Amino acid sequence: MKTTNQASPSKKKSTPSSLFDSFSIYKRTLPYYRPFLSKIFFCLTLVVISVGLNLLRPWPVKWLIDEVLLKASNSLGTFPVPVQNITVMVFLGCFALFTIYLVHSGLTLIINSLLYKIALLALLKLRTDTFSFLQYLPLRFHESTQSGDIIYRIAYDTQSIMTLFIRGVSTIFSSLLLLVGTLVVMLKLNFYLALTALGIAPLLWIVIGVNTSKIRHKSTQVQEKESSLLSETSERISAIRLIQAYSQEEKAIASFKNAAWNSLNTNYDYLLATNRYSLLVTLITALGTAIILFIGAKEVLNGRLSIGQLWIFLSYLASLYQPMEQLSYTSWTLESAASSLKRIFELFDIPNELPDPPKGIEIDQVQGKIEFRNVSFQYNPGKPVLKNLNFVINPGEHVAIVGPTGSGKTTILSLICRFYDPNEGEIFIDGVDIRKMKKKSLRQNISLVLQDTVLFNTTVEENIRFGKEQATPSQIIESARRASVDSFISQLPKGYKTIVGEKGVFLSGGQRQRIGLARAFLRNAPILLLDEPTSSLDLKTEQQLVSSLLLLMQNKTTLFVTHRLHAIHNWKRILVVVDGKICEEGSGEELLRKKGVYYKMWMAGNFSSLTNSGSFFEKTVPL
Ligand SMILES: Nc1ncnc2c1ncn2[C@@H]1O[C@H](COP(=O)(O)OP(=O)(O)OP(=O)(O)O)[C@@H](O)[C@H]1O
Repeated sequence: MKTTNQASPSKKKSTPSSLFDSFSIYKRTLPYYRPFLSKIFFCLTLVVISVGLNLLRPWPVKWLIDEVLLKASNSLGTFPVPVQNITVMVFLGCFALFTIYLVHSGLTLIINSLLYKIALLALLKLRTDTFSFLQYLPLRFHESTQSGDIIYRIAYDTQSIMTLFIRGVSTIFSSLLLLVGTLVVMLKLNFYLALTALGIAPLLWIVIGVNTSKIRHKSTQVQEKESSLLSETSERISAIRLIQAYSQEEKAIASFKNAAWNSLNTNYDYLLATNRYSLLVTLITALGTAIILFIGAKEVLNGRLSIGQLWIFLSYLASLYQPMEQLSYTSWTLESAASSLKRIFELFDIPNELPDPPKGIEIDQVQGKIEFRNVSFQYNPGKPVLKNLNFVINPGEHVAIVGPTGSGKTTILSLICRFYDPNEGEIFIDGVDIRKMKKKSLRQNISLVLQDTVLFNTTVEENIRFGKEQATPSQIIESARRASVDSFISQLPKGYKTIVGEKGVFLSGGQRQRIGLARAFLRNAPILLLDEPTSSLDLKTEQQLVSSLLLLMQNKTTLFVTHRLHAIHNWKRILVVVDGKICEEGSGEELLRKKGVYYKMWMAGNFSSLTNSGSFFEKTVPL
């Protein structure tokens, strides 16, 4: 069977290329808001009431000016109401104004808290979906994507789903409603003035049209630079030990500064562009206001308009221009949100090159027979790593894989775990092609112990439990005991509840490996894959670890990849892999007699002196 390697994830820029593109992104956010439809409609009803109150705001002042103040000042003494009643009328006007503001503010508070809660819940779901999706993406994706970029997408890009909702739904709806309401009232108040006020609209739309795509592009650049800065930071901080050991602090700082400067320049560029844009919008609306003031003042002087009417008109003018401004800013805010969300949805669009078959076979516990049939594999086109591999490992058999560095040993283990699929050939476990098995079912039958055990920044107990989620505390202690790490853990300040630090920094390499073995004991899977589990340890620690390894290997099909020939020399079956092919096979002694690759490696490593003092596995395991 032939398959092709999947292309690595898209590195192309994420700017939505057209309005249609942006709309398709907006559409993809709809499912995140669908559960809240009734709440959203409730909010929008409140928005309608709030806009109505907004439109009422200028009227108490207009009434005060025209009906009370002007009349009172023009006809002192002849005003039909007594002076003390004028005070009551002034009070009533002010009270009405205050009440309108009070109810409007209260409504705004309720609307905002409801809308933000809905938006935050949508954000939570999008973040969870993104993280979950990434958990199942094949290794090939993670190997070719910077972790900083992924973190940026999950932490920051996802927030645009809130922006889209708050600005897109609430702002657009309330602004449009206010705009239309204001326009209707203004046209009724003074048709000619209202049309003049609208005269600036085309100018505003031209400015928006010209600037939106520029700002959208700059916003994407900001996201990319911020994402690189985060990647740079996370890479350098996680490599701090190496940086300090090689005295590379200055170089790391220089590299960070470079990324930070890039981010600063693009941010500054973006800020300048948005400020220029805001300035233009403000100037256009100021021009509109000045024109209306000029014409309105002349109308007042000619007696065709009262001062109160001019005042109310100017108030409405603000209510007309403010939503216009809001809408213009919203357009590029939405574009910028669309480009961030595109970076999320393009993750969802990455096809899973290693899908579970529709009716995948589930096997609770395999016997452990492994067969490679004509398996060839390459990570990158034109660079074959494994070439037509054929071998069978029987249940419970222990096989060592040795060979020069880069010959493909780890790749063999990766294929068994189905981290990748072979380009040609098939791999069978208990006679079942592993591509027909459910990946979860396959992997729960495998324990993988690596050269460096990966630990999480949590308790020892939780780190061991990683091997079997539903393990009881006593099973965890028993596994630790079998990995000979129980007494060490008991001496820790909080025993099994001790936090091990990020990547287990508070523990030694040997202690980390033992916790890794405890995990494997707990998992107790029938297939054990050991990828140089002792290579990073000194000889003494390696010797101490070996008895635990032997216990772990009992009754399990074991593949042991190692460079330490003394550790496996007495095994009955050793595969020697060179350049992606098995070139020799046999026991250590048989291979030495062949005087081939194994012999050369043996001599080069000066292992004979070690074996003479006793191979680690020699006395204990009848392999
Ligand atoms: N994720 C990857 N992407 C691309 N190439 C890879 C990847 N992993 C390994 N390779 C390449 O595949 C080849 C085989 O690598 P592999 O890790 O299987 O070798 P190995 O025999 O285990 O080496 P070592 O003994 O040094 O651990 C090497 O040339 C390596 O550069």
